[in-house]
Amino acid sequence: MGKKVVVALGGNAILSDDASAQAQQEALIKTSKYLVNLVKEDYKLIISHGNGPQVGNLLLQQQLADSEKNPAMPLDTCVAMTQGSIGYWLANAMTRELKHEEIEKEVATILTQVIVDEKDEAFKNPTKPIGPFLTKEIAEEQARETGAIFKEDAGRGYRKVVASPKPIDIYEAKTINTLVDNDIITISCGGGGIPVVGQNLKGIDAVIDKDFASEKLAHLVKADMFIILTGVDNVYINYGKDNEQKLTNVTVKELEIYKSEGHFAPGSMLPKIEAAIQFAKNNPGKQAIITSLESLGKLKGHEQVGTIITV
Ligand SMILES: Nc1ncnc2c1ncn2[C@@H]1O[C@H](COP(=O)(O)OP(=O)(O)O)[C@@H](O)[C@H]1O
Ligand SMILES: NC(=O)OP(=O)(O)O
Repeated sequence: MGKKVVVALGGNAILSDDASAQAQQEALIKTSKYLVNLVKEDYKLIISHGNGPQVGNLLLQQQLADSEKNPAMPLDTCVAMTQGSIGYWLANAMTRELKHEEIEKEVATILTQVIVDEKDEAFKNPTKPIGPFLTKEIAEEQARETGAIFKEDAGRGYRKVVASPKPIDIYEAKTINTLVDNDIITISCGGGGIPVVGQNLKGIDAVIDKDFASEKLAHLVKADMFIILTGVDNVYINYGKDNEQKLTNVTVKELEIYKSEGHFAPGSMLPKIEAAIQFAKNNPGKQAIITSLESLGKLKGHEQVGTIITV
């Protein structure tokens, strides 16, 4: 049986400048072509994905349409709604691509509840960017009007930020693993999972970072590899500067030194680095890889792909 791999899809694998359903479906059709290459290499795929732009846009729509007769959905439910929409688009695209390649496999999207701690410090310090990028002026105006908090996001503009607690457990992990062990491609932990607390899995307003939720899933299903897909082929030190340097094979120890030197932007690359370090530490001898969708095509046999992190 092939290697079990968790693949965390970054926002750019789903959304371009056009936030329409059609444009996102077209982006996911392109994404699926790359993912099916992994299926051809006999990897057992467990796919997760982000939802930052999508959940923020949905929340805005809900708030604009809010009325007594048609109340806005809370954030936990908006996360569930984006799990459903993105999960449907991706499952649909994967099914079509598998059929085109005459590969007989099923794809299942699982609405996933991720257990967090309601006492997590994240609820006092919102850091997770969601929704559109705004200018500083518009962000300040919206902050005055709504009381929401906006922060600058990796040099790309200002975005609304919400609480982003760490994942403690994944309620559907056993279900996901059962499906994968029965050769079904799964899509789960969408948007980091629906944040829930306590024995009764009560929903709570937050957006969990999908890289952390994906690492937790990779650990719980005993994945052989953890791949984080994003907008760059590799992680860099001195990123964006004249002396930037591509990282290829790097140890946890080296990466922790680079992290302490501030090379990884919070809210963008930093969570990926922390999730990759966590997986490598939890799974000595196994690889975490940070790379782009386009690089995946090179993942044939033992070709070097992206930045490989090992303990
Ligand atoms: N040191 C770094 N090396 C590579 N990319 C970095 C680094 N620091 C920040 N980045 C930026 O972070 C981005 C990935 O974060 P983000 O776009 O938020 O992730 P996602 O792909 O999950 O949406 C990269 O595309 C790059 O623009
Ligand atoms: N939930 C989440 O981490 O989404 P993004 O990757 O789009 O920020």
